[in-house]
Amino acid sequence: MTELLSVAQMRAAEAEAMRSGAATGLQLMERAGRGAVAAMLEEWPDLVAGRWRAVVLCGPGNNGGDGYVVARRLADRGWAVEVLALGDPARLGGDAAKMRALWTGPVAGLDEAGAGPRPGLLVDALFGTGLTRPLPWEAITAMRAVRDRAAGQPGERCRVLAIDCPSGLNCDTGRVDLPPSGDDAPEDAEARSHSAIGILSADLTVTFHAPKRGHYLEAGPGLCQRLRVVDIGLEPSEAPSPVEPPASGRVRLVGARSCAADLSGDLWPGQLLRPGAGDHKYRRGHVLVVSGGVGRGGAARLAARTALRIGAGLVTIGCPPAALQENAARLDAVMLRPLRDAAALEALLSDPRISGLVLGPGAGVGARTREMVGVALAARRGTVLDADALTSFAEAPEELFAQLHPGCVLTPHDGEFARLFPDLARRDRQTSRVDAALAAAARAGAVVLLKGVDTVIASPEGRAAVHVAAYGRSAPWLGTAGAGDVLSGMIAGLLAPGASAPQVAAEAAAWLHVEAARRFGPGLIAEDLPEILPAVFRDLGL
Ligand SMILES: NC(=O)C1=CN([C@@H]2O[C@H](COP(=O)(O)OP(=O)(O)OC[C@H]3O[C@@H](n4cnc5c(N)ncnc54)[C@H](O)[C@@H]3O)[C@@H](O)[C@H]2O)[C@@H](O)CC1
Ligand SMILES: Nc1ncnc2c1ncn2[C@@H]1O[C@H](COP(=O)(O)OP(=O)(O)O)[C@@H](O)[C@H]1O
Ligand SMILES: [K+]
Repeated sequence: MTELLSVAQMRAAEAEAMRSGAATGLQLMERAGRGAVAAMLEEWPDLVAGRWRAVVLCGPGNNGGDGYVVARRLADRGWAVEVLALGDPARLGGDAAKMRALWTGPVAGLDEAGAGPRPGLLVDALFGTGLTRPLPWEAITAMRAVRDRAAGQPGERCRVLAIDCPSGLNCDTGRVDLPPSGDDAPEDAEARSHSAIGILSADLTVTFHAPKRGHYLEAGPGLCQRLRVVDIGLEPSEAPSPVEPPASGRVRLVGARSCAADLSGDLWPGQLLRPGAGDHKYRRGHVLVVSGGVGRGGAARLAARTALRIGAGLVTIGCPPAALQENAARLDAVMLRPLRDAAALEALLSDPRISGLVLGPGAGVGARTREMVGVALAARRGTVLDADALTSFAEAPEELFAQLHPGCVLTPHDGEFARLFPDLARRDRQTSRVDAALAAAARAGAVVLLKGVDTVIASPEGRAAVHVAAYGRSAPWLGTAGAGDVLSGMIAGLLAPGASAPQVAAEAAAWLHVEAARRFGPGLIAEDLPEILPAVFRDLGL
């Protein structure tokens, strides 16, 4: 699978290539600019023939250096190229200065961005991975001025190519750090952010060597729109194996696109799903889902049915005696046991064959759930804690952390995360969702799956993975009641046979969850997710 690099890791890869003599900085910059042009023409073949007009906005660092290479290469193809620089190009240093010197055309200031005919292409080479301060308003104003050249004119709008990243995107966090104000900035902060993000969005982003974390987190996918990675001849890092937890300090991208040809029934995630030829139901694990009371059992039933569909050999729902009748009317293959209180759960867990537990969906917030969680954790089975099992500890999260063990997976959404880890939810400028989930996992002593379009899975040992429902894997239909309950059933069903590390089970579940939603498509409700899993498995060749 693909690795998502931090900015520091990318810099280290570049420095290593230069140190070992594999390439000079100037060679890397030339390959970056050349690769960006080639990728852009592959993406938009209608631009291959003809002499188009491009506006290239060049910044004060190496991203600007890449921009001068792009400008030269486009001019060599016969394009009309306008170069506009932020700051004084005479103050460029190092390789960027050398690339500036190789550009023989004129260089104007950003204040001229609004003048001139409509370009077919706007190249954003203002800032890349080196931006550590808020983006200057003059960058936003210039981007808007070039886009506005097309306003009211017939023909296609101007396409935007971002070099390495749309300027302003923090490549570690995926957030955009906007300046507090500007002469022509809207007064209201939210309107300012909304309008700036619209102006900064690219149609195509070309990055180098490997994708960065910010391309996949938070605002990243929306800003980049389409992402292409160009090889610039740096040493590839060894691809992390999807069936082993990733190494500490490395972040892998979970998903079909990232493991392309490997994605088959024989490999990931097939190995986690295919029963052995001689397996009987007890070898495939027994999941117990602890349900809420009368009229509150739907969430547990969704989790239970999903655990069965994903491959657990047996699944039981334990519910308060008063809810037995209602559950019995709704269940067939899923078994049912009365569960009056924590003592009853303890008795049920004396059966060592119960190997996976789900607590939280529809459980109710309060002392009863806290006691149940305590008993469940003492039994040290593969355990998924979701929803009310998390919220029940909002007043005293340390009480929960003290009881957790390495076989647990917590599946908070952002709201639940903030209840358990309020300090980590208030992230500073440089702290990403990955950093926050890693810190949470370390504090909790359990795997934390932080849900969202960009789902982060982090382990206490410092291992992290990201699954993103974007870039051709979007699944907006998953924003539906009960989708989270289904995810907890998926994880428990994968954990129950005891063969997968919690981190690996959680990653595979995150992928299958989105895959199922995409396979079903519009109109999806949570009940559809377990029912479409067999089709997903057939597609995998299982
Ligand atoms: N790291 C690598 O391996 C490679 C990097 N390359 C390019 O180099 C880029 C990184 O270059 P840099 O580290 O020079 O950084 P950038 O060019 O992204 O931007 C940093 C520059 O902007 C200035 N700056 C930062 N915030 C500012 C603000 N608010 N207002 C005005 N100026 C500000 C900094 O002083 C610095 O000069 C990458 O994004 C990529 O485009 C490529 O040439 C290929 C190889
Ligand atoms: N727009 C979206 N794209 C992809 N996944 C989404 C989207 N909206 C929600 N999800 C996923 O759906 C699930 C919702 O879980 P949760 O918020 O716990 O809902 P519920 O409590 O109703 O089950 C999470 O796994 C989340 O990642
Ligand atoms: K850029």
